Amino acid sequence: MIDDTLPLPPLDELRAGAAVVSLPMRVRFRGITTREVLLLRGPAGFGEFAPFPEYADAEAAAWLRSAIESAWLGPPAPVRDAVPVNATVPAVDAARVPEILSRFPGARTAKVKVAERGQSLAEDLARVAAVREHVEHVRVDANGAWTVDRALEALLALTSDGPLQYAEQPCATVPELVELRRRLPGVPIAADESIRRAEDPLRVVRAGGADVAVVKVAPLGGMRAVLRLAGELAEFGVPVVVSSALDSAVGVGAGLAAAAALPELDHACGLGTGGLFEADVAEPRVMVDGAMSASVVVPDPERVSGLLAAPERTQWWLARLARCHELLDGC
Ligand SMILES: O=C(O)CCC(=O)C1=CC=C[C@@H](O)[C@@H]1C(=O)O
Ligand SMILES: [Mg+2]
Repeated sequence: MIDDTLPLPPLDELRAGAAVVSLPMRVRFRGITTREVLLLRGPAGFGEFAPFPEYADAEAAAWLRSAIESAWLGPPAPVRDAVPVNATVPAVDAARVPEILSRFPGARTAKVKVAERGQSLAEDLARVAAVREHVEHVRVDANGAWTVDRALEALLALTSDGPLQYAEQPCATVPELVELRRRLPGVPIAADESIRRAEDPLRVVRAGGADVAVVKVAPLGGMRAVLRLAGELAEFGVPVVVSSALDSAVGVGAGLAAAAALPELDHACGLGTGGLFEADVAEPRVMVDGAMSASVVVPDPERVSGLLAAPERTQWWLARLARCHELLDGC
């Protein structure tokens, strides 16, 4: 049993509707250039099981719970049809910024990756300045790479020519986020890894380390888990931003469905990552006036067969599926 509403389907049923695809990326993001995804087919549609390869099974099991929810239960009831989406700008050279932003028509918010290994603060400043020329609201995401002192220095420099909507996971740990928030009151802090990779996703908020919560459907165990968490965060006055985990069109669909079902949605969501792929399992979603429709997406069988992963990778994913299924079975 996964929860009260969703029984755990037998492994054979999961395997019967499974396909592993390998999506080529246009730019390196999160250190990878190919994204592997196991698609599941169930009575309610499709689900996506795609924990990053380095994640251990205990963490990956939440992603399976989410995939099963999508394919066996389907989305929660929406309260809006379209979801505002931010542009996502990888750690590219500033000269490539206009080309990247052109893939997000009408986006009024952009999230810019900073603190990439091997790059300098000058490169971050140039990239953020290039983004500011085109987009009204700018956020940065350091993926926990800065110490508190380094974050202070970088964020002061990055806000010298305009405000930041927030800095996402500037430092790795909760105590560092708390200290930074105290020492730099002018820049709101968003927690990402401190929520999606934490035993207790509310800890960072209780400790006073976050103004905004980035929530991702798959790592948090599904759309309904995100809605429950958003309700708890609202009690602390902390708004959420639903973001992709570098999902295929199927996973992005689950993110959009969760965002469409949230009672309150004040911020643009990080669900425009489909444009980072050269090819996806469904026709790319169109972004109109900075928003995406939360309608259901069905993978296109021709695209899927053209993107199938190598047999040894498929075996690797099926073995991981079996191990995670066993973990959920023991819950
Ligand atoms: O939030 C966005 O704009 C897009 C999603 C995104 O940035 C991420 C997706 C998956 C893995 C991460 O490294 C990254 C993030 O840290 O938020
Ligand atoms: Mg992040």
